[in-house]
This record gives sequence, structure tokens and C-alpha cells, in this order.
Amino acid sequence: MTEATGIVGEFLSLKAETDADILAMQCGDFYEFFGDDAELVGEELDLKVTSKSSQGQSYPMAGVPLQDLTPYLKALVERGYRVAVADQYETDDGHAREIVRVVTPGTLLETSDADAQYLAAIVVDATAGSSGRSGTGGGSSAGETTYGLAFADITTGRFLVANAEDVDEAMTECYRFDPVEILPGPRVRTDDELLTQLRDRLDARLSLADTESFAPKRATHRLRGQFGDETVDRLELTEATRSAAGAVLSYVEETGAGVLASMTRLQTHRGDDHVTLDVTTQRNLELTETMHGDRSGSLFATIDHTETSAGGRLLKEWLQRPRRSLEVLETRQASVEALAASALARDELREVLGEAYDLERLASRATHGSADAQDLLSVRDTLAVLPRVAECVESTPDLAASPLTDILERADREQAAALQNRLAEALADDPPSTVRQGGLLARGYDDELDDLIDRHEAVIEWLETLADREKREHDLSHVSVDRNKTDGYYIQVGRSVADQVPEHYEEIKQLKNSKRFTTDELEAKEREILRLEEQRGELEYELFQRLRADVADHATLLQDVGRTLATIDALASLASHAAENGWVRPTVHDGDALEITQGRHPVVEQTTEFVPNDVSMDRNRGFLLVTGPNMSGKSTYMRQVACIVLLAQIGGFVPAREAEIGLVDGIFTRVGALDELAQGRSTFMVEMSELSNILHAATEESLVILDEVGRGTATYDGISIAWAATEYLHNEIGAKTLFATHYHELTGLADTLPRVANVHVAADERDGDVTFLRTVRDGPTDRSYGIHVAGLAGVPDPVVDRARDVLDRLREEKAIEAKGGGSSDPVQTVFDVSSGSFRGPVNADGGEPEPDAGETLDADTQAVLEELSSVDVNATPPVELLTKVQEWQAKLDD
Ligand SMILES: Nc1ncnc2c1ncn2[C@@H]1O[C@H](COP(=O)(O)OP(=O)(O)OP(=O)(O)O)[C@@H](O)[C@H]1O
Repeated sequence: MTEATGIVGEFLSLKAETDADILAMQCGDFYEFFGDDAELVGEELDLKVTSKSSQGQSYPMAGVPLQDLTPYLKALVERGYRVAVADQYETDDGHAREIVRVVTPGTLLETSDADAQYLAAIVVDATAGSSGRSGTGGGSSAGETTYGLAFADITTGRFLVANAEDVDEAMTECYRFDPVEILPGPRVRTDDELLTQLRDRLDARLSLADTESFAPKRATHRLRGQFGDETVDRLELTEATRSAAGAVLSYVEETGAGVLASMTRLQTHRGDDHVTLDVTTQRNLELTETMHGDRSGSLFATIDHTETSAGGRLLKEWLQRPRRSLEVLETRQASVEALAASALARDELREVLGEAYDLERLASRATHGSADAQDLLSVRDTLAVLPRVAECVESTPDLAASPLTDILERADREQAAALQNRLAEALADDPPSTVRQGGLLARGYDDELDDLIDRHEAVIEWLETLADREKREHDLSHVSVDRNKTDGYYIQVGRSVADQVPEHYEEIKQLKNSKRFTTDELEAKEREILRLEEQRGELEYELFQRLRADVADHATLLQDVGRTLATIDALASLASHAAENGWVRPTVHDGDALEITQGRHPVVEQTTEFVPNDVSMDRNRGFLLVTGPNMSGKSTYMRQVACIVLLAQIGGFVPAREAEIGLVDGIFTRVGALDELAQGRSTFMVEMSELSNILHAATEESLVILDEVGRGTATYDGISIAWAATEYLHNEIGAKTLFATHYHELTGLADTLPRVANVHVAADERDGDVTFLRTVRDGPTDRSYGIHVAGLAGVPDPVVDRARDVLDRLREEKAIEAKGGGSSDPVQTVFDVSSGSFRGPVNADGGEPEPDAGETLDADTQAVLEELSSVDVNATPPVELLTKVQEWQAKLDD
């Protein structure tokens, strides 16, 4: 086959240079795709595919107009493709093309989504002993593999690194940041189990970055180059973390996103500053999406009233990364309290904040060089929001006395005002979205530009008045002056007077009712105006680029201002929700006590007439066994406790009348698993591995929520596991625990384990009707009303009736026989509740079966055994013992 030449050949050879999935190559006013790429984008984006021939062969071809590339790029990248973009540039002998960027999910700058967009790298610590991972159970046994992680959001310039002590922690960090693209380090690539978890649990593309970029020496060099020696040394990062961070930087650089300059700050994300919220818990508590994957109905959607996308991002981050520092939490609380108490000022603040744009993102765009004049106007307007926010805070005594004042101090207001002024002086009020055609800058900004504008306007003025002058001077009617692409500027004269035009008029076109002319003077003016337009466009673009570079140089300032506004927005959102829903400021402390009076579930209370409930736990009452009928509200009660603790640990108010909350170091939950079945793990297996994780990871300072542990297996296995887990949590771990169970057997544990207390969700039964009271009371319940719920759910009456019958008999007789299959002489089996096993088969008449021969012993044997057990061997002389043995043998022989 002959190799393609021409444009197709050029495309194919550029494509061979890149590891991207798709190449978009500029050809004049279009970006074109050829061959397989054309087929692929045709299908994915519904583009028309035509064909192009080269060397007698036909190649599929598809294209999009230059200015429309962005939405197509976004669509492709969001579907997980990496797209290379090749631009065309002029050369002395025509033009050439080169790949300028590879756009990937983690390096897409053009995002319009408010969510953070993290690119992550995960690296196994090569200094750790074992070559692979230890078992799935988590926990840190000797030789456990540790991990280094890096997370960069190129759209905002955020860059964080973290360490993970084991694979579960690594997954937890990944889940917290929810990256869109992950670069697995060389050893992670061979770890099938971790790769599967990354694939299954996260919605991220796994990309293979150059292995070399992970090499510790090279990565550290890269990192030092970006953030400076001092920062890198001060943070004392592990080798794996440096390797992950360096690889992320190289990847961003290689893809050509050109935003490295906006990454000015390296932050460490320390797990021990934060409350551990493992992947399962984040999902179980429905923090950012419900168990069904919907955003609405999540805790975040319920409490989010932020005005800006940066504020929303920050609030979500708080929720996913609750804090453990009393100081941090009390500072946030103080701001929320002040804002909650100042309704008018808060409304005003939120209104002002509503005018702010996403400064962190704008800073990235300026650094990348893709910000247009509208973007810089947005920067100007957002900088202008800062003094108004400050004014509002400072003029309201409660707010002025709150930590909001310190938050405002974090942004350099003087510098911000100076940059805002420069932008205000420089930019035109309504600039176009193109940056090369002038109209971007204001009068008075640059003398040379002003001069060009004056001259340009003078020619325009001359042109605008030309028609009148010509009418007057040459006594013509029906004269107009206009311009189009083919004819340039022309004088158009009505046909009726066309033969009266002066001699110096030169005809250029005849139309049905008119004629078009030009003159030497008009042509000269046309040349002048074109020259002026070109000069103006070039000068403005140059000045604009300088202005944009000036903004890019202030990336750190913009990030500070953006962060300040986002923080105030998030705090105001917490305050609004608290004020509107009657939430209170909890007292947070380092002790054990957890006292919630009249607590409510933050999400359920939005849609239900909620019955508030109390919780009281401390060192001596650290384990609550929650019993109660099905559907009574056990799960809701336990989740409510977890959500209230979580809200307290983001520094927010809580849905309760009063709350005193001892800070926890982690929240662990085990509740019904909904979607794991799809991943090929049995419900019980999931239940047990979640329990295992909790038993490994929870500490004395953690909050553990267990909903029906052991339900997924045989009753007695289930009870035994639940029993043993309770003992372990109580005796060995000492975590604050709420454990809902239908195994009433467990309620007896309160008698022997001192910290265990029983509570139950009450229900009222009258005439067979059950009313759920939703009130939690001390003590156990002995009824489960499961059969009532079966009836409510539409299980057929005969089944419900028979279940009632079985239950009554079980309660009274502790044994129940199974009914046969309708024959006159059915085979029956007896279930003995006290032993938990089936006996039988029994006689058809229902009588007891014949005793097993080995089960009873004759009187002589019994007597021998009794004597044997009563003999004190140490106290009996050997001869006497021997005589006794002979006697016994004789008795048994008889
Ligand atoms: N305090 C409350 N006030 C009002 N409604 C509530 C309250 N607690 C729970 N509910 C509602 O009761 C229903 C059942 O609650 P939940 O699922 O917590 O019961 P459960 O006891 O855990 O049930 P099961 O044992 O069957 O799992 C839910 O629809 C919930 O919204």
C-alpha cells in the first residue's frame, strides 16, 4: 500500500508522534480529523464523515470550524479521550503544523463545571519492604505498603500532596479529591487489586505518564524548580510523594496546558488534621450524592446556598474533609454565629458576592494566555467586590468583631485595588470576545493607541459625511457610501442620476437600480483605514498581552482574593442554612461526651415532619445498641448522629436544640450495600470486609455506626459475629459506637459490658395496628414488628397470617413444626429455638422421634462415670486406684 501524502500524510505522521487517542489538526479555518480518528469523532460527536483521497486511497475525514473546537474538545475529553491539538503556523514558504497541546480530563482548561477538576498521581513508596500489598483488611501491619499522592487542579492552581499509610487511606484520599484523571506510578500499574479499586470506585481516567517522570531524582528536581527549595525542604515530603508531585508537574507541562505559573503554592494534605471518612462512609452518609447517585438530596445539596462556584467548591471540600482542630472549628463557628445573627448584613454580603466571578479559574486562564478581554473585565469586577465585602463586614459591629476580619486580612487589599484600577483604566467597557481586532482597550490608556484611534475615527468621520458632501458638491440625489468584502468602500448612486456623476468617479459595478463608484481619494482613505485598523489591532493585542501578563503575574494575589471571597461565601451559606432551619452552634470539645438534645437529621427534616431525638454518650456510656421495629427509624437516628458530628467538625451549626460534641478522629459506617452486587461481591462479603476495615481503622476517638451487622448470613453465624464485634469494639477499641440490630439476643450484652447501653425506637401497637412513634427511649425492645412491615409491603395475607402463627408458637413453645406439602401424611421437621437447629424428621402423628441409641446410658455405666469423676487422683494411692479400675471394668462388662 502506498503511504498517504499531502494533508492526510501529514496528519498520520503527526498522529504517530503522539500517544493521544485522537488528533485534531488545523487546516485553515477548520480542525480536521482523518482515518480512524474521523470515524471515532463522527460517532462520538455526531459529526458528518466524508472522505479524502490520497495516493489512490480513500480516508474518512471529519472537521469542525476553528472557533467551535472547544465544545467538541470538552465533549471528547469528558468521555475520557486524550485529544492532541495541532495548530497551523506561517513559515517563509507557506505553512507548517505542530502539536501544541494534548488535552486530557485532568488538563482541560475550558471547563465550565463548578466542581474542582483534580489530576492525581499515586505512587507506591519504593522504600517500603514488601513488593506488593498486604491483605485487603487494611490496618498497618509491619511491611505495609505506603503511598505518596499528589493532586493538582490546573483550573484553579491548587496543588496538594499527601501520604497514605495503607491502600485504604490512599483510596480514601482519592475519593476525597475525586480526581478526573489519575496517573498511576510504575509499581501501581502492576497492582491489579489497587487498579481495580481505582477503576471501580472512582470516575477517573487512568493515564500512563512517562515512567521517567516518576523517577525520584528527576521528580524532586522538577518539584524544587516549581515551588523552590525552601518549600520542598520545609515540608519534608516522602520520596513517594515527591515522585507523585513531580510526575504531575511533568505531565501538565508535557500536555502543554501552559498553566504551571499559576501553581504557586504547594500544600500538604495531612490525614491527621482531618477526620477520617473512608470511601464507604462518604457514600453511606450521602455527603455529595445519594446512594442512588443523585446530587440532589445529598447533604451538600441541602446545605449549599453559596453564591459563587468557588464558594460551593470550598463548602464541598469542607464537607469531604472535616477538621479535628478545635481552634479551626471554633474560628469558623464564630464567623457563622456572627453571620447567622446579622440577617441584613448577611443578605447584603451574599448579594455582593453574587457579582463575583471565579478568580482562581480566571488566574489560571490568564497564566495560560487564554483569557480574553471579557475575562479581564471579570477579574476587574471581582476585585471590586472585595472592598464592598470588607465594607459590609467592617460596618456591622458583630461581623467586625468576628474572625471574618482576619479572613479579609488574608488578601492584600491595596494590591488588589491597584490591579483593579489598572484594569479599569485599561479595558474598554464592552470589549469583543476576539483579542486581535481592536476595541479591547479604553481611551487614555496609551498615547500611541489614542493617536491611532483619533486618526481612525477621523477617517471614519470623513467616510460618514462623504455622501452628504458628494450630494452637495455635485448636486446629486440618492447617494450613499458603504463597504463590503468584494468591492471595498464605494459610493452608490441611484440609476436615475447615475449619468450625472462627476468625471473623477470610476464605475466599479452596475446593479439593477444603482451603480457603484470609487474615486482616488476614496481609495486612498480605504487604504488608510485598513492600515490604521491593522495597526490598531496589532498595538491593542500587544498592549492587551502585556496587561494579561500583568494579571498572570498576580496569580497569587488573585488566588488569595478568590479564596477569601469563597471562604466568606461558604461561611455565609452555613449561616443562612442555620438561621433558616433553626440550627444551633454546638459546643465542641476534646472530651468524650456527645450530648445532643432534640437532634434532627439534616436532610430528612427538609421533607418530613421530623420527630427530634436526644443522644447521650460519654466514656461510661460509649456503646449504644439500638433496637426497634423495622421502619421505625433506627438508621435515620444513627445517621443523624453521624451527620451532626460531621457538621460540627466542618465548623457549622447543627440541627438540634442543643449539642455538645466531643471531636472524633474518624467516622466509620457500615450500612446496607446497594451497588456492590454489580461489582461481583456478595452482600455478605461486602458487609464483612467493611466490618473488617472498621475494626482495623477505628480508634478510641472514632465514631462507629453499624447497621445490622451479620444480617447477610445464617442467623446464628450472624448473631455470633455481631456479638464478637461488639465485644471487640467495646473492650479493645473503645470507639463511640451506635449499633442497630434486630438480634434481641445482643441486648443482654448491656448486663455484662459496662459501657453498653440499650436504646430503642418506640412503636405503639393497638389491635394489631402499629404506629411508629420515632421516639428513641432508653432500654431494649423485644418486638420487631417485621411481620407488620411485611403486610404493609403487600406480602400475601396467607403468608402474613401463617408468619404470625409461627411467631406466636415460637414465643410460647420455643419450637415449631414445619408443614408438609399437602399430602395426607406429611413429613415434618421441628425447629428448636433454644438450640437453634432442626430436629427430625418426626413421626407423622407429631410425636417425639425415637431417641438415638447413643444418647442415653444405662444405670451401671452412669454410676461408673459418676464415681470416676469424683475420684481425686492425686489423693488416692496407686494400688487403691488400680483396684477401683478393676471394679469398674467388671461392672461395665456385666
Ligand atoms: N425521627 C423521625 N421523624 C420522622 N420520620 C422519621 C424519623 N426517623 C425515621 N423516619 C422515617 O421513617 C422511615 C424509616 O426509617 P429508617 O429507615 O431509619 O428505619 P429502620 O428502623 O432503620 O428500618 P429497618 O430496620 O427496616 O432498616 C424513613 O422513611 C424515615 O424518613
